Amino acid sequence: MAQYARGSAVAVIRLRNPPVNALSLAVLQALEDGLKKADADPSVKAVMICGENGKFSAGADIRGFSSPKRHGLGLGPIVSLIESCQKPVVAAIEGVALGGGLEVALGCHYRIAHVKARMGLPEVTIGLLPGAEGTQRLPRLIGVPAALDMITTGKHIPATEALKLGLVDEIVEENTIEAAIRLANKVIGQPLGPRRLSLKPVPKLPNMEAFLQEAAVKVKKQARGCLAPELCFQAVRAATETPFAQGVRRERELFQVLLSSGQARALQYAFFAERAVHRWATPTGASWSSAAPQPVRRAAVIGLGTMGRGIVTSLVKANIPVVALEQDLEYLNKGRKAVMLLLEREAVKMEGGAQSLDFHNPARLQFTVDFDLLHDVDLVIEAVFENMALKKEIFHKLSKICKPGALLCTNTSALNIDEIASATSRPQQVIGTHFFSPAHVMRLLEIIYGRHTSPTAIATAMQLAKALKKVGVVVGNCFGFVGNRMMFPYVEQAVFLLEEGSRPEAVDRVVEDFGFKIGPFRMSDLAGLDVGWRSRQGQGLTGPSLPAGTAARQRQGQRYSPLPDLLCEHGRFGQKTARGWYRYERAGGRTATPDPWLHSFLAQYRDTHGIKTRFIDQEEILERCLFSLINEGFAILAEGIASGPEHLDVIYVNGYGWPKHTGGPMFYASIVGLPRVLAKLQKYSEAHPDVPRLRPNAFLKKLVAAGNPPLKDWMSYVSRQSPKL
Ligand SMILES: CCCCCCCCCCCCC/C=C/C(=O)SCCNC(=O)CCNC(=O)[C@H](O)C(C)(C)COP(=O)(O)OP(=O)(O)OC[C@H]1O[C@@H](n2cnc3c(N)ncnc32)[C@H](O)[C@@H]1OP(=O)(O)O
Repeated sequence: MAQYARGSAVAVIRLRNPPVNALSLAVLQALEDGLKKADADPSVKAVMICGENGKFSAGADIRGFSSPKRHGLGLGPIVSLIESCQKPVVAAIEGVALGGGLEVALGCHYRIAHVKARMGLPEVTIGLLPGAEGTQRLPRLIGVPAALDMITTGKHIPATEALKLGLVDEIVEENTIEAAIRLANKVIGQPLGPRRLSLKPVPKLPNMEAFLQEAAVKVKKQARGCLAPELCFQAVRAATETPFAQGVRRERELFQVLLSSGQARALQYAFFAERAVHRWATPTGASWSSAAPQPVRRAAVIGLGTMGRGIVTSLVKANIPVVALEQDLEYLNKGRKAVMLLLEREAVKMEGGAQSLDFHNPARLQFTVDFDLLHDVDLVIEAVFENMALKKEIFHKLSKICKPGALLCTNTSALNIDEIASATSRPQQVIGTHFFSPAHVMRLLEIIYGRHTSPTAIATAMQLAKALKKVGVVVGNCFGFVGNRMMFPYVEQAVFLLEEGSRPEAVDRVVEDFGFKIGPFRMSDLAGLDVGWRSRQGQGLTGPSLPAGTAARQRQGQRYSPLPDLLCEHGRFGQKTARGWYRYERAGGRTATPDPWLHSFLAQYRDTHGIKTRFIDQEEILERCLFSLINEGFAILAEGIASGPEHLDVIYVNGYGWPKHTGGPMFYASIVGLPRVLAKLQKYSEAHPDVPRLRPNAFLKKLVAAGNPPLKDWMSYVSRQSPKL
């Protein structure tokens, strides 16, 4: 709701809908009533709009967009009503003014913000556009380039930047409400025409058309198939070409297109999924509601390779003092140099620069080769390479050196947490924290609990994720956990498709057209083919330990492709060797070019193994790659490794470049329809009976038999007697 109060000459309308004062129909109604009351009351000379509990408003109630009870676009006319008010209206912005919240403020004649407030039009991130006339008012206020940037990216900007852009008239460090009332009193009687944004022209640019054309190309490129940024752009373009009222009509048309699009539904699902995974639970009954985190005042990172460097950077950025440890001085110095470089780059991006990060201060960041310095840290993150024996040796040491309550985390992408914990005398404090590369950039943190991991340890790791501004997802312990386990069948299918007749660039193109940031082969070249090769050697799938006489394309009665191993045997490790599934301009180069050598190598390979090359269409490429991944997702849910499909989706969107506008693999499956996913898997499985990962999972079959229930009900069909944990 919105509360109306009148003190002296200024009426106060307070938006009230905890926790973020989202604009529900009730809030809008009360806002409209308040405005009309203030307008009609001759003793009221000005109006001030603010939000309850130090937050202006986070915008329209996102849950309302999918509500069947929603009636039309309620907000635009109310913003107009504010603007046309005959008495000055001042917005007092505290906390956040986002989306519809900022549009309300744009309707006001004056805006005053607290120095710590943040503003933005993030509708694009939930598949929409600022549909309450924001695409028409903002360019008039701050100019087209800045408005376009805010509207097409959805970024939140701090009050200081808002002041520079002219988005707010004033910022204050003290009481914003009092300052706004003072301002309201001061401007009583002043002409309002110049303050009405709808009456202002859009500021001209000398090269508007060229600017817009260039911006259109950039927006399209960044959108990667997502509709909202492009339609946001079109709405802003309308502001530059047509009068206000016509622009508003165009904005409404475009808003309706987006509102009824599947992408908006998917992105709004993704928004709530990200919040749902905060409320973690394990099959043993531990959960976020009963477990309290331990404070992390000081942390240590072991290993300063690619992952360790990123993790140290993340911790320093989160203001957590770090001890960074390497095995010897040579590695330490190399690691220190790399970390300092990363931190310097990060500092440039931050407002306070290097000073705000304070990483030259040894009390905040210390480099050492001395394990004993770890005796008083609250948390250790081991980030050495994936070798069980080495990890166990380190954890054994940690268990002896670290103080009793310290949390012992392992950054592993696949290894068994219980086995690592078995090397310690405190398995309840051992937990997996799987960071994604580059660790200071990627938002995902997969948090893996073992058989003995305590609820406190899970809560502490989740708290750490939050401090690092990452999204933590709690999952159970199995080979590859959730993310990589679902990735195995996807990559496997991609390679099988090459064996059967496709090419890396064809597979990548299909997957990238779907919206992935990078296809499986470009990804493999980027990560390095040798990583998987070492792992397969360790598993005895290839290399000297492979028993003589093993069929080239079979392992344990199942289909196996030796193609990636053969590439490694030719020294083709990907970008680092300038050759992999593609060729590159130089070692470390990033421009992938299709490689004729590889094409003839594939042809020769097929000849050698008697494989008849066939044309594989885009549909088959996409379905085999994605549906096999989704199939594994159902196995994970059935085994209780993750507590809901939202967890899998958040992992894939934030860690694996799955296009957010499709919601994530499980949401996508729900939209495609489980019966269709099942039928396709059945078809491909019959064609490839030696590929177990194409065999439809029993849980998927069960859901289809149960009538394809909505995603939110899936977990009620999991049989509780069979969790692995
Ligand atoms: C029947 C109802 C109909 C209603 C519709 C009528 C109005 C129609 C108007 C037409 C619209 C015109 C165009 C306008 C569109 C919009 O405004 S779209 C919304 C744009 N705003 C956003 O995208 C902001 C989203 N929120 C955030 O970014 C963050 O939540 C935050 C505000 C920055 C706070 O972050 P943090 O402190 O980290 O807390 P969170 O955990 O994220 O959030 C706390 C809880 O609040 C819930 N929540 C947040 N924002 C909204 C929202 N806009 N609507 C509904 N709920 C919201 C969030 O889900 C959390 O709750 P739980 O999920 O229960 O934990």
